[in-house]
Amino acid sequence: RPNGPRWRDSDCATPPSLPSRDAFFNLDNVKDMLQTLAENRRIRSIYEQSHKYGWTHQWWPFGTRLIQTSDPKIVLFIHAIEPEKFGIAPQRENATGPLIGHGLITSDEPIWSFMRPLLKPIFTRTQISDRVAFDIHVSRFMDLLPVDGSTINLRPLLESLILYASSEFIFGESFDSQMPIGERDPNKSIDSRSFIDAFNYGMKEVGKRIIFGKLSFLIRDPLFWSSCRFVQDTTRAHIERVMRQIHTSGNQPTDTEGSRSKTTLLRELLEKTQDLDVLCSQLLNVFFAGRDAPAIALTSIFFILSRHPQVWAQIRQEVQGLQPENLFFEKLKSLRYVQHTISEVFRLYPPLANNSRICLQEAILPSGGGADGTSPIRVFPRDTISVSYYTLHRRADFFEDPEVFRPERWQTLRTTWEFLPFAGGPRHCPAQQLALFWIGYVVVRMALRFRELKNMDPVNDFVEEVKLNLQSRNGAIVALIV
Ligand code: HEM
Repeated sequence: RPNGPRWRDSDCATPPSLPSRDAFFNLDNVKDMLQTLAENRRIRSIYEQSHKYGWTHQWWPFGTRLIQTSDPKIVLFIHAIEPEKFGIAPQRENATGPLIGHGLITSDEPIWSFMRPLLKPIFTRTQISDRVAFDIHVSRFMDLLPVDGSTINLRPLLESLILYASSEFIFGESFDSQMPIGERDPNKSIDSRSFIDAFNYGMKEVGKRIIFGKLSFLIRDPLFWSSCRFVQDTTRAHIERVMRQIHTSGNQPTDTEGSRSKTTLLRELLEKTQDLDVLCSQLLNVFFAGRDAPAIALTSIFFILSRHPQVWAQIRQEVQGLQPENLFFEKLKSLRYVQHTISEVFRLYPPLANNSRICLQEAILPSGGGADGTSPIRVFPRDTISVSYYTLHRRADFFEDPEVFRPERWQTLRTTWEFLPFAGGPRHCPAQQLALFWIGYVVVRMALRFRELKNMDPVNDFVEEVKLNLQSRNGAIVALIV
């Protein structure tokens, strides 16, 4: 872990503040924030404010300090130099805990240190990936695509694809409830439609609770609590059923297709712990983190590629002659133009566009203070440090012509803390390689099949939609030409 410099008190300065007519609660700025959210330009407005008031600036929503930054020195500091002083629990544990329990996504020490080592090695093994399991879902997805050149929005199909693949990997059962009745597995223990409805409802309410913070006890919503209970009870019942299965089958994996044994998070975790609470929270935390972002990234990729036919043509040239059965992790990694294209979309549209940490112990951020933004800043418990990866990825001092989509820039570009779609430091995304495998696989399968990917969306610009992630509000409306 890199060491930070030692600062004296007299070196510190405060960052520029957003102007406000309400010195204590900044209610005018809170109103602006809600308005930009409603108008689908919240992420862009942070970018604009950062250009106007500084890469690091502060404001006081409801009287609590929020430091907004896109300074890589600060990002490095809170993610990797003194990460133990900057947590997530105060913001997420109460809001998210009822739905998914306490785990990686909701908690800090000691829960995080206990949970992370259980999980990370599973993702490392899985990244060499279960190509066959994923290919079943991708093939079904491809079968649903029209080949007569008619218009289709890829977003809902990509969401289903990733939902099925991630649920299968996490729970050992795919939530393919939209499959024709005859094709469904009657032995499944999860009623996936009801589970997803309850989970989606819970997630929507979690967003509200994060915004309300300590005041969320004011939200009276019995449906939230019954949805959380349903999600928890269903997950527990499923884990118990798999435990019984393993017990009766003498520890032999039973989730096999033919002779192939599937890697699933639940079965891997069961080799490490039998604690029902821990297992339930782990599964739900990972599901919460993983079931949306790859579909959002894929939608942005096809959104952009349908507007850049020359890039699509070059991808097709690179993948020419490849067979799906040879698309293993290493093969995908070796496709340089495909990888550069994916990086370029992640640069412009990182699914996690904004990420925050709450200061847990007094600390000194290495820069961002004073009018020129170079002095250190003293921060105190309860201050929020909010990082805009979106703005950071579009800084002209790090990326030439930052607003331009140009995969070729990655031929020579080397980045460290200026490019962080999967965050950095000990809490970086443990599933990064798995997600990149899924994304690369879908892009290559599509490029092998479709000669043209035409934009059919009358709105040419990317319209942002922010729930927990940044996504294309209009999805990716295209026509596919074989
Ligand atoms: C394009 C896809 C993805 C992107 C861009 C992404 C991005 C991220 C980012 C930025 C973080 C750090 C969050 C923070 O600092 O608070 C994170 C954490 C995490 N991600 Fe991902 N992720 C993706 C896919 C996935 C998938 C598919 C899974 C699981 C199947 C997953 C599981 C997790 C978990 C468990 C964490 C919490 C790690 C911790 O706090 O120790 N992610 N992800």
